[in-house]
Amino acid sequence: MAIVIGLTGSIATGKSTIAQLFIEAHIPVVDADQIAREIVEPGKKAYYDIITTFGDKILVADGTINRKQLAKLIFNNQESRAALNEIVHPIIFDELKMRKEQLVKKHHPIVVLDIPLLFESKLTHLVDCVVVAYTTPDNQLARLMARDQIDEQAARKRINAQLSIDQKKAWADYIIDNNGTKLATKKQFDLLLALLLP
Ligand SMILES: CC(C)(COP(=O)(O)OP(=O)(O)OC[C@H]1O[C@@H](n2cnc3c(N)ncnc32)[C@H](O)[C@@H]1O)[C@@H](O)C(=O)NCCC(=O)NCCS
Ligand SMILES: Nc1ncnc2c1ncn2[C@@H]1O[C@H](COP(=O)(O)OP(=O)(O)OP(=O)(O)O)[C@@H](O)[C@H]1O
Repeated sequence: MAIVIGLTGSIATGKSTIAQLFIEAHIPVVDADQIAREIVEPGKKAYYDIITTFGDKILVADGTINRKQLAKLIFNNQESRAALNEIVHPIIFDELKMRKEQLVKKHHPIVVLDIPLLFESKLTHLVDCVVVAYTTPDNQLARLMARDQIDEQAARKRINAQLSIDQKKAWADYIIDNNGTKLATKKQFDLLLALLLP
């Protein structure tokens, strides 16, 4: 029976960086952000629901959703965020469950679900244990501003749309401290894998 790991953290604390290490170790990863992108492609139900709710000003010239614009809207306004979540979350969560079940059937020893909102959306029942990608709030802020090229005020709004990283750390079964170099993170990852692999 596969061990199902929930990989989480708060925005920009290193989930994707650690997910990549699982992939390099040939462990399958189901990526909730990737599912969120697929289900809003033109023609999908959520695509039309987003246009109905936010208007066609939310599209770019080629007809796809303007993700940058939608991010600005939802991280500046709680009602907009709730409206988007109501459209996309049920579809994302069904898809996560389906992909998990498909992978578990294939007898992988470990399956990873990379879910930023694992705790906020009360999805821990989907996993056997939770790994939190941790950085201090200061590192989180600096990395988010650098990666997304946004100012401190915009970065803080994005951070405040989720539970704090310290809260998630307190609820973790395993913590990977991602404050140091990527090599330091890889060393912790290798130890964790040795512990979890049968
Ligand atoms: C707002 C959107 C269009 C911005 O797209 P963009 O390509 O710029 O960012 P990306 O999807 O890579 O998300 C980056 C990070 O933002 C955070 N985030 C995304 N959506 C949310 C949300 N609704 N609430 C809180 N944090 C969120 C997550 O930490 C995520 O890893 C996109 O994030 C989205 O569709 N969000 C709604 C779906 C969702 O909740 N995704 C999170 C996984 S369940
Ligand atoms: N150990 C590290 N040292 C330096 N930079 C890092 C380290 N780990 C991650 N980063 C950088 O920090 C940023 C955030 O990392 P990453 O994208 O993995 O976070 P995330 O949790 O997946 O973010 P999101 O919630 O937005 O999906 C990226 O630019 C990444 O390259």
